[in-house]
Amino acid sequence: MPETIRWGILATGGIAVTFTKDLLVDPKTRGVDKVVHTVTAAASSSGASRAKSFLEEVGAPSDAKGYGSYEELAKDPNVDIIYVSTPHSHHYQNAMLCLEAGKNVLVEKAFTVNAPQARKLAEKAKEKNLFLMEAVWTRYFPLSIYVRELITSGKLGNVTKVSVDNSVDFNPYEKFADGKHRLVNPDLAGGALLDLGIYSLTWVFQTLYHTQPAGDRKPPKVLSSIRKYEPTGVDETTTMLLTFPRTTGGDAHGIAMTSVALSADVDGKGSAGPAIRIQGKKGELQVLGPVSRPTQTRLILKDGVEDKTWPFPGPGAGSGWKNGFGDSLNAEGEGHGMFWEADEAAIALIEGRKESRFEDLEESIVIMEVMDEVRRQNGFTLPEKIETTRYPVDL
Ligand SMILES: NC(=O)C1=CN([C@@H]2O[C@H](COP(=O)(O)OP(=O)(O)OC[C@H]3O[C@@H](n4cnc5c(N)ncnc54)[C@H](OP(=O)(O)O)[C@@H]3O)[C@@H](O)[C@H]2O)C=CC1
Ligand SMILES: O=C1OC[C@@H](O)[C@H](O)[C@H]1O
Repeated sequence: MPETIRWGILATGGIAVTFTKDLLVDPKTRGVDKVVHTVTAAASSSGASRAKSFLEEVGAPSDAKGYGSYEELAKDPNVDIIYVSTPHSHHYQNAMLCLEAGKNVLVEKAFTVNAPQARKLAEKAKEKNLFLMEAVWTRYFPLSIYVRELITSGKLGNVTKVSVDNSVDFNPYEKFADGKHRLVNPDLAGGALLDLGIYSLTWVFQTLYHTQPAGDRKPPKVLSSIRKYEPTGVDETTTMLLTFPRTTGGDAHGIAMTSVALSADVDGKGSAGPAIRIQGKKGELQVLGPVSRPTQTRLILKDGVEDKTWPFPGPGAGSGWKNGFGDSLNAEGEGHGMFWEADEAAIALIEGRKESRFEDLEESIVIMEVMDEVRRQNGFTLPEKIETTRYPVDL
Protein backbone atom coordinates (compact mmCIF):
# COMPACT_ATOMS: atom_id res chain seq x y z
CA MET A 1 0.00 0.00 0.00
CA PRO A 2 1.32 3.47 -0.80
CA GLU A 3 2.01 5.72 2.18
CA THR A 4 0.38 9.17 2.30
CA ILE A 5 2.61 12.19 2.84
CA ARG A 6 0.87 15.35 4.06
CA TRP A 7 2.21 18.57 2.55
CA GLY A 8 1.97 22.16 3.74
CA ILE A 9 2.57 24.93 1.22
CA LEU A 10 4.33 28.05 2.51
CA ALA A 11 3.51 31.01 0.18
CA THR A 12 1.01 31.03 -2.64
CA GLY A 13 2.81 32.70 -5.57
CA GLY A 14 3.40 31.56 -9.14
CA ILE A 15 5.54 28.47 -8.60
CA ALA A 16 3.52 27.33 -5.58
CA VAL A 17 0.48 26.97 -7.85
CA THR A 18 2.40 24.98 -10.46
CA PHE A 19 4.15 22.77 -7.87
CA THR A 20 0.98 21.97 -5.96
CA LYS A 21 -1.05 21.13 -9.07
CA ASP A 22 1.71 18.72 -10.13
CA LEU A 23 1.96 17.36 -6.57
CA LEU A 24 -1.71 16.42 -6.51
CA VAL A 25 -1.50 14.25 -9.64
CA ASP A 26 -1.73 10.54 -8.84
CA PRO A 27 1.91 9.27 -8.72
CA LYS A 28 0.80 6.03 -10.44
CA THR A 29 0.45 8.05 -13.69
CA ARG A 30 4.26 8.25 -13.69
CA GLY A 31 4.89 4.75 -12.41
CA VAL A 32 5.41 5.63 -8.73
CA ASP A 33 3.48 3.35 -6.37
CA LYS A 34 5.21 3.89 -3.03
CA VAL A 35 3.66 7.22 -2.15
CA VAL A 36 0.52 9.35 -2.38
CA HIS A 37 0.75 13.10 -1.82
CA THR A 38 -1.92 15.16 -0.16
CA VAL A 39 -2.06 18.84 0.81
CA THR A 40 -3.39 19.44 4.31
CA ALA A 41 -2.60 23.16 4.65
CA ALA A 42 -1.28 26.29 2.98
CA ALA A 43 -0.24 29.66 4.37
CA SER A 44 -0.13 33.09 2.81
CA SER A 45 1.46 36.20 4.28
CA SER A 46 -1.28 38.08 2.42
CA GLY A 47 -3.98 36.56 4.63
CA ALA A 48 -6.02 33.40 5.25
CA SER A 49 -8.45 34.19 2.43
CA ARG A 50 -5.59 34.09 -0.12
CA ALA A 51 -4.46 30.75 1.37
CA LYS A 52 -8.00 29.39 1.01
CA SER A 53 -8.43 30.61 -2.58
CA PHE A 54 -5.04 29.05 -3.40
CA LEU A 55 -6.18 25.68 -2.00
CA GLU A 56 -9.30 25.87 -4.14
CA GLU A 57 -7.36 26.88 -7.25
CA VAL A 58 -4.97 23.92 -6.99
CA GLY A 59 -7.71 21.41 -6.19
CA ALA A 60 -6.60 20.56 -2.64
CA PRO A 61 -8.92 18.43 -0.45
CA SER A 62 -11.82 20.54 0.87
CA ASP A 63 -10.75 20.09 4.52
CA ALA A 64 -7.24 21.52 3.92
CA LYS A 65 -6.57 24.49 6.22
CA GLY A 66 -5.76 27.99 4.93
CA TYR A 67 -3.62 30.06 7.30
CA GLY A 68 -2.86 33.79 7.28
CA SER A 69 0.64 33.34 8.69
CA TYR A 70 3.60 31.04 8.06
CA GLU A 71 3.95 30.49 11.83
CA GLU A 72 0.52 28.80 12.01
CA LEU A 73 1.44 26.45 9.18
CA ALA A 74 4.74 25.51 10.83
CA LYS A 75 2.82 24.51 13.98
CA ASP A 76 0.16 22.41 12.22
CA PRO A 77 0.45 18.83 13.54
CA ASN A 78 -1.22 17.46 10.39
CA VAL A 79 1.67 18.48 8.13
CA ASP A 80 4.65 16.15 7.47
CA ILE A 81 6.67 18.37 5.13
CA ILE A 82 6.55 22.02 4.10
CA TYR A 83 7.35 23.36 0.63
CA VAL A 84 8.89 26.85 0.93
CA SER A 85 8.21 28.94 -2.18
CA THR A 86 8.95 32.51 -1.16
CA PRO A 87 11.59 34.68 -2.92
CA HIS A 88 15.27 33.72 -2.31
CA SER A 89 15.66 36.46 0.30
CA HIS A 90 13.14 34.72 2.56
CA HIS A 91 14.22 31.06 2.23
CA TYR A 92 16.58 31.09 5.22
CA GLN A 93 14.11 32.65 7.66
CA ASN A 94 11.16 30.59 6.42
CA ALA A 95 12.99 27.26 6.33
CA MET A 96 14.46 27.89 9.79
CA LEU A 97 10.95 28.61 11.10
CA CYS A 98 9.77 25.23 9.81
CA LEU A 99 12.81 23.29 11.08
CA GLU A 100 12.56 24.91 14.52
CA ALA A 101 8.91 23.79 14.61
CA GLY A 102 9.99 20.21 13.83
CA LYS A 103 8.93 20.08 10.18
CA ASN A 104 10.71 18.45 7.25
CA VAL A 105 11.38 21.02 4.52
CA LEU A 106 11.68 21.27 0.73
CA VAL A 107 13.04 24.75 -0.14
CA GLU A 108 12.78 26.29 -3.61
CA LYS A 109 15.97 27.19 -5.46
CA ALA A 110 18.23 29.02 -4.87
CA PHE A 111 18.52 27.28 -1.49
CA THR A 112 19.51 30.43 0.44
CA VAL A 113 21.16 33.79 -0.24
CA ASN A 114 24.62 32.52 0.74
CA ALA A 115 26.57 29.47 1.95
CA PRO A 116 26.68 30.40 5.67
CA GLN A 117 22.86 30.39 5.68
CA ALA A 118 22.79 27.04 3.86
CA ARG A 119 25.22 25.57 6.43
CA LYS A 120 23.06 26.79 9.34
CA LEU A 121 19.96 25.16 7.85
CA ALA A 122 21.82 21.89 7.31
CA GLU A 123 23.06 21.99 10.92
CA LYS A 124 19.56 22.67 12.24
CA ALA A 125 18.07 19.81 10.19
CA LYS A 126 20.75 17.47 11.55
CA GLU A 127 20.22 18.64 15.13
CA LYS A 128 16.46 18.05 14.82
CA ASN A 129 16.80 14.85 12.76
CA LEU A 130 14.67 16.31 9.95
CA PHE A 131 14.68 15.98 6.16
CA LEU A 132 15.89 19.04 4.22
CA MET A 133 16.30 19.42 0.45
CA GLU A 134 16.81 22.18 -2.13
CA ALA A 135 14.02 22.01 -4.72
CA VAL A 136 16.09 21.96 -7.91
CA TRP A 137 13.41 20.09 -9.85
CA THR A 138 15.61 19.55 -12.94
CA ARG A 139 17.85 17.07 -11.08
CA TYR A 140 14.89 14.68 -10.63
CA PHE A 141 13.81 14.40 -14.29
CA PRO A 142 14.33 10.99 -15.95
CA LEU A 143 16.40 12.93 -18.51
CA SER A 144 18.84 14.07 -15.79
CA ILE A 145 19.09 10.55 -14.39
CA TYR A 146 19.89 9.27 -17.90
CA VAL A 147 22.61 11.93 -18.33
CA ARG A 148 24.29 11.11 -15.02
CA GLU A 149 24.15 7.38 -15.71
CA LEU A 150 25.54 7.87 -19.21
CA ILE A 151 28.51 9.75 -17.76
CA THR A 152 29.23 7.18 -15.04
CA SER A 153 28.92 4.36 -17.59
CA GLY A 154 32.03 5.76 -19.32
CA LYS A 155 30.34 5.85 -22.74
CA LEU A 156 31.49 9.45 -23.30
CA GLY A 157 34.99 8.73 -22.00
CA ASN A 158 36.47 11.04 -19.39
CA VAL A 159 34.12 14.06 -19.37
CA THR A 160 36.35 17.13 -19.00
CA LYS A 161 34.26 19.96 -20.41
CA VAL A 162 30.66 21.02 -19.84
CA SER A 163 29.15 24.31 -21.01
CA VAL A 164 25.70 25.54 -20.09
CA ASP A 165 23.87 28.75 -20.92
CA ASN A 166 20.65 29.41 -19.05
CA SER A 167 19.83 32.85 -20.38
CA VAL A 168 16.23 34.03 -20.67
CA ASP A 169 15.41 37.51 -21.91
CA PHE A 170 12.81 38.89 -19.49
CA ASN A 171 13.19 42.37 -21.04
CA PRO A 172 13.97 43.70 -17.53
CA TYR A 173 14.90 47.27 -18.55
CA GLU A 174 11.32 47.81 -19.73
CA LYS A 175 9.28 45.27 -17.78
CA PHE A 176 10.93 45.65 -14.36
CA ALA A 177 11.95 49.32 -14.63
CA ASP A 178 10.57 50.18 -11.18
CA GLY A 179 12.99 47.64 -9.64
CA LYS A 180 10.29 45.92 -7.58
CA HIS A 181 10.07 42.54 -9.34
CA ARG A 182 11.80 39.71 -7.49
CA LEU A 183 14.08 39.08 -10.49
CA VAL A 184 15.81 42.48 -10.14
CA ASN A 185 14.99 43.57 -6.59
CA PRO A 186 18.02 43.36 -4.22
CA ASP A 187 15.72 43.16 -1.17
CA LEU A 188 14.34 39.90 -2.64
CA ALA A 189 17.85 38.64 -3.61
CA GLY A 190 17.20 39.27 -7.31
CA GLY A 191 19.60 38.88 -10.22
CA ALA A 192 20.39 36.27 -12.85
CA LEU A 193 22.84 34.26 -10.73
CA LEU A 194 20.50 33.12 -7.95
CA ASP A 195 17.43 32.77 -10.16
CA LEU A 196 18.73 31.27 -13.42
CA GLY A 197 22.47 30.76 -12.88
CA ILE A 198 21.62 28.09 -10.32
CA TYR A 199 20.42 25.90 -13.24
CA SER A 200 23.66 26.40 -15.20
CA LEU A 201 25.56 25.45 -12.05
CA THR A 202 23.21 22.52 -11.48
CA TRP A 203 24.12 21.09 -14.88
CA VAL A 204 27.82 21.68 -14.36
CA PHE A 205 27.68 20.09 -10.91
CA GLN A 206 25.45 17.15 -11.73
CA THR A 207 27.76 16.20 -14.62
CA LEU A 208 31.24 17.07 -13.30
CA TYR A 209 30.85 16.79 -9.50
CA HIS A 210 27.95 14.50 -8.60
CA THR A 211 29.17 11.79 -11.01
CA GLN A 212 32.50 11.51 -9.11
CA PRO A 213 32.88 8.97 -6.29
CA ALA A 214 31.64 10.60 -3.06
CA GLY A 215 35.15 10.85 -1.56
CA ASP A 216 36.55 12.39 -4.73
CA ARG A 217 34.24 15.40 -5.12
CA LYS A 218 36.32 18.53 -4.75
CA PRO A 219 34.99 22.10 -4.84
CA PRO A 220 35.99 23.97 -8.02
CA LYS A 221 38.22 27.01 -8.45
CA VAL A 222 36.13 29.92 -9.71
CA LEU A 223 36.77 32.70 -12.22
CA SER A 224 33.85 34.93 -13.09
CA SER A 225 32.56 38.14 -14.56
CA ILE A 226 29.34 40.02 -13.92
CA ARG A 227 27.58 42.63 -16.04
CA LYS A 228 25.35 44.54 -13.66
CA TYR A 229 21.73 45.54 -14.02
CA GLU A 230 22.50 49.16 -13.27
CA PRO A 231 19.02 50.28 -12.16
CA THR A 232 19.22 48.12 -9.00
CA GLY A 233 22.82 46.76 -8.87
CA VAL A 234 21.97 43.04 -9.12
CA ASP A 235 23.65 40.89 -11.79
CA GLU A 236 22.11 41.03 -15.27
CA THR A 237 24.54 38.66 -17.02
CA THR A 238 27.07 36.39 -15.32
CA THR A 239 29.74 34.10 -16.76
CA MET A 240 31.62 31.55 -14.66
CA LEU A 241 34.56 29.29 -15.40
CA LEU A 242 34.86 26.48 -12.86
CA THR A 243 37.90 24.22 -12.67
CA PHE A 244 37.23 20.93 -10.89
CA PRO A 245 40.41 19.26 -9.59
CA ARG A 246 40.48 15.49 -10.13
CA THR A 247 42.71 12.85 -8.60
CA THR A 248 42.74 10.92 -11.87
CA GLY A 249 42.18 12.04 -15.44
CA GLY A 250 43.16 15.71 -14.92
CA ASP A 251 41.04 18.77 -14.22
CA ALA A 252 37.57 19.29 -15.71
CA HIS A 253 36.19 22.61 -16.89
CA GLY A 254 32.62 23.84 -16.40
CA ILE A 255 31.45 26.99 -18.14
CA ALA A 256 28.24 28.30 -16.64
CA MET A 257 26.50 31.28 -18.20
CA THR A 258 23.32 33.12 -17.34
CA SER A 259 21.42 36.28 -18.13
CA VAL A 260 18.01 37.84 -17.54
CA ALA A 261 18.44 40.20 -20.51
CA LEU A 262 19.67 37.94 -23.32
CA SER A 263 18.22 34.75 -24.67
CA ALA A 264 20.14 31.52 -25.29
CA ASP A 265 17.20 30.50 -27.49
CA VAL A 266 16.59 33.62 -29.58
CA ASP A 267 13.79 32.36 -31.83
CA GLY A 268 12.27 30.11 -29.17
CA LYS A 269 12.67 27.13 -31.53
CA GLY A 270 16.11 25.91 -30.56
CA SER A 271 17.77 27.30 -33.73
CA ALA A 272 20.63 28.66 -31.59
CA GLY A 273 21.64 25.07 -30.83
CA PRO A 274 21.95 23.15 -27.59
CA ALA A 275 22.37 25.24 -24.44
CA ILE A 276 24.01 22.29 -22.69
CA ARG A 277 27.06 20.47 -24.11
CA ILE A 278 28.78 17.66 -22.21
CA GLN A 279 32.06 16.62 -23.78
CA GLY A 280 34.29 13.61 -23.23
CA LYS A 281 37.11 12.00 -25.17
CA LYS A 282 34.75 9.47 -26.81
CA GLY A 283 31.73 11.62 -27.48
CA GLU A 284 29.42 14.52 -26.72
CA LEU A 285 25.98 14.65 -25.18
CA GLN A 286 23.83 17.64 -26.05
CA VAL A 287 20.76 18.53 -24.02
CA LEU A 288 18.14 20.56 -25.85
CA GLY A 289 15.22 22.70 -24.79
CA PRO A 290 14.99 25.06 -21.80
CA VAL A 291 17.89 24.41 -19.40
CA SER A 292 15.54 24.15 -16.40
CA ARG A 293 13.13 21.84 -18.26
CA PRO A 294 14.87 20.19 -21.20
CA THR A 295 13.02 17.86 -23.52
CA GLN A 296 15.61 16.19 -25.77
CA THR A 297 19.07 14.68 -25.78
CA ARG A 298 21.46 14.04 -28.67
CA LEU A 299 24.27 11.57 -28.10
CA ILE A 300 27.07 12.02 -30.65
CA LEU A 301 29.64 9.24 -30.85
CA LYS A 302 32.23 8.56 -33.56
CA ASP A 303 29.99 5.86 -35.03
CA GLY A 304 26.65 7.64 -34.98
CA VAL A 305 24.05 9.90 -33.42
CA GLU A 306 21.22 8.91 -31.08
CA ASP A 307 18.35 11.36 -30.52
CA LYS A 308 15.92 10.88 -27.65
CA THR A 309 12.87 12.85 -26.58
CA TRP A 310 11.81 13.01 -22.94
CA PRO A 311 8.09 13.69 -22.62
CA PHE A 312 6.54 15.04 -19.43
CA PRO A 313 3.78 12.63 -18.41
CA GLY A 314 0.30 14.00 -17.90
CA PRO A 315 -1.92 14.98 -16.33
CA GLY A 316 -0.27 17.85 -14.50
CA ALA A 317 0.01 21.56 -13.92
CA GLY A 318 0.26 22.48 -17.64
CA SER A 319 0.89 25.98 -16.46
CA GLY A 320 1.08 27.73 -19.80
CA TRP A 321 4.82 28.31 -19.26
CA LYS A 322 5.97 30.76 -21.94
CA ASN A 323 9.29 31.80 -23.43
CA GLY A 324 10.24 35.44 -24.01
CA PHE A 325 8.24 35.48 -27.25
CA GLY A 326 5.04 34.30 -25.64
CA ASP A 327 5.26 30.79 -27.16
CA SER A 328 3.98 28.09 -24.84
CA LEU A 329 6.72 25.75 -23.59
CA ASN A 330 4.36 23.14 -22.18
CA ALA A 331 1.02 21.81 -23.30
CA GLU A 332 -2.18 22.42 -21.34
CA GLY A 333 -2.70 19.63 -18.82
CA GLU A 334 0.80 18.21 -19.32
CA GLY A 335 2.85 17.57 -16.20
CA HIS A 336 5.19 20.47 -15.54
CA GLY A 337 7.69 18.02 -14.03
CA MET A 338 7.75 19.23 -10.43
CA PHE A 339 6.23 15.98 -9.14
CA TRP A 340 9.50 14.09 -9.50
CA GLU A 341 11.29 16.22 -6.89
CA ALA A 342 8.22 15.89 -4.62
CA ASP A 343 8.36 12.09 -5.03
CA GLU A 344 12.01 12.06 -3.99
CA ALA A 345 11.26 14.13 -0.86
CA ALA A 346 8.25 11.98 0.09
CA ILE A 347 10.03 8.67 -0.54
CA ALA A 348 12.94 9.92 1.60
CA LEU A 349 10.46 10.49 4.45
CA ILE A 350 9.06 6.98 4.03
CA GLU A 351 12.55 5.47 3.96
CA GLY A 352 13.76 7.60 6.89
CA ARG A 353 16.40 9.40 4.79
CA LYS A 354 17.26 12.98 5.79
CA GLU A 355 18.69 14.12 2.45
CA SER A 356 18.04 13.77 -1.27
CA ARG A 357 19.82 11.02 -3.21
CA PHE A 358 20.46 13.29 -6.19
CA GLU A 359 21.70 16.40 -4.38
CA ASP A 360 22.72 16.15 -0.77
CA LEU A 361 23.12 19.19 1.47
CA GLU A 362 26.89 19.19 1.09
CA GLU A 363 26.46 19.69 -2.68
CA SER A 364 23.89 22.48 -2.21
CA ILE A 365 26.36 24.19 0.15
CA VAL A 366 29.29 23.88 -2.29
CA ILE A 367 27.13 25.42 -5.02
CA MET A 368 26.19 28.28 -2.68
CA GLU A 369 29.92 28.75 -1.98
CA VAL A 370 30.53 29.09 -5.72
CA MET A 371 27.81 31.74 -5.98
CA ASP A 372 29.26 33.57 -2.94
CA GLU A 373 32.68 33.59 -4.60
CA VAL A 374 31.24 34.90 -7.88
CA ARG A 375 29.53 37.71 -6.00
CA ARG A 376 32.73 38.43 -4.01
CA GLN A 377 34.88 38.59 -7.16
CA ASN A 378 32.50 41.10 -8.69
CA GLY A 379 31.55 43.24 -5.70
CA PHE A 380 27.89 42.14 -5.80
CA THR A 381 26.49 42.48 -2.30
CA LEU A 382 22.92 42.21 -1.05
CA PRO A 383 21.28 43.92 1.96
CA GLU A 384 22.60 42.75 5.37
CA LYS A 385 19.16 41.76 6.61
CA ILE A 386 18.88 39.08 3.91
CA GLU A 387 22.58 38.00 4.04
CA THR A 388 22.52 37.48 7.81
CA THR A 389 22.39 34.10 9.55
CA ARG A 390 20.60 35.69 12.52
CA TYR A 391 17.19 34.20 13.20
CA PRO A 392 14.50 35.36 13.54
CA VAL A 393 14.70 38.53 11.46
CA ASP A 394 11.54 40.29 10.39
CA LEU A 395 11.81 40.83 6.63
N1 LIG B 1 11.38 25.58 -9.95
C1 LIG B 1 10.96 26.49 -10.80
O1 LIG B 1 10.72 26.23 -11.96
C2 LIG B 1 10.73 27.86 -10.35
C3 LIG B 1 11.16 28.23 -9.10
N2 LIG B 1 10.96 29.48 -8.65
C4 LIG B 1 11.45 29.82 -7.31
O2 LIG B 1 10.32 29.91 -6.45
C5 LIG B 1 10.44 30.99 -5.54
C6 LIG B 1 9.26 31.91 -5.70
O3 LIG B 1 9.17 32.35 -7.03
P1 LIG B 1 7.74 32.79 -7.67
O4 LIG B 1 6.70 31.84 -7.27
O5 LIG B 1 8.00 33.00 -9.12
O6 LIG B 1 7.54 34.18 -6.96
P2 LIG B 1 6.16 34.95 -6.73
O7 LIG B 1 6.55 36.37 -6.58
O8 LIG B 1 5.16 34.58 -7.75
O9 LIG B 1 5.66 34.37 -5.34
C7 LIG B 1 6.38 34.52 -4.16
C8 LIG B 1 5.43 34.45 -2.99
O10 LIG B 1 6.18 34.59 -1.80
C9 LIG B 1 5.41 35.24 -0.80
N3 LIG B 1 6.14 36.37 -0.25
C10 LIG B 1 6.42 36.54 1.07
N4 LIG B 1 7.07 37.67 1.28
C11 LIG B 1 7.23 38.26 0.09
C12 LIG B 1 7.81 39.49 -0.33
N5 LIG B 1 8.39 40.32 0.54
N6 LIG B 1 7.76 39.79 -1.63
C13 LIG B 1 7.21 38.94 -2.52
N7 LIG B 1 6.63 37.77 -2.18
C14 LIG B 1 6.65 37.43 -0.90
C15 LIG B 1 4.11 35.67 -1.46
O11 LIG B 1 3.15 34.66 -1.15
P3 LIG B 1 2.06 34.87 0.02
O12 LIG B 1 1.50 36.23 -0.19
O13 LIG B 1 1.11 33.79 -0.20
O14 LIG B 1 2.78 34.76 1.33
C16 LIG B 1 4.41 35.58 -2.94
O15 LIG B 1 3.27 35.32 -3.69
C17 LIG B 1 11.82 31.58 -5.82
O16 LIG B 1 12.74 30.96 -4.98
C18 LIG B 1 12.11 31.17 -7.26
O17 LIG B 1 13.48 31.07 -7.55
C19 LIG B 1 10.26 30.38 -9.40
C20 LIG B 1 9.81 30.07 -10.64
C21 LIG B 1 10.05 28.79 -11.23
O1 LIG C 1 13.22 28.68 -11.71
C1 LIG C 1 12.94 29.36 -12.66
O2 LIG C 1 12.77 28.78 -13.85
C2 LIG C 1 11.98 29.39 -14.83
C3 LIG C 1 12.18 30.88 -14.86
O3 LIG C 1 11.23 31.43 -15.73
C4 LIG C 1 12.02 31.49 -13.47
O4 LIG C 1 12.38 32.86 -13.47
C5 LIG C 1 12.94 30.82 -12.53
O5 LIG C 1 12.71 31.26 -11.21
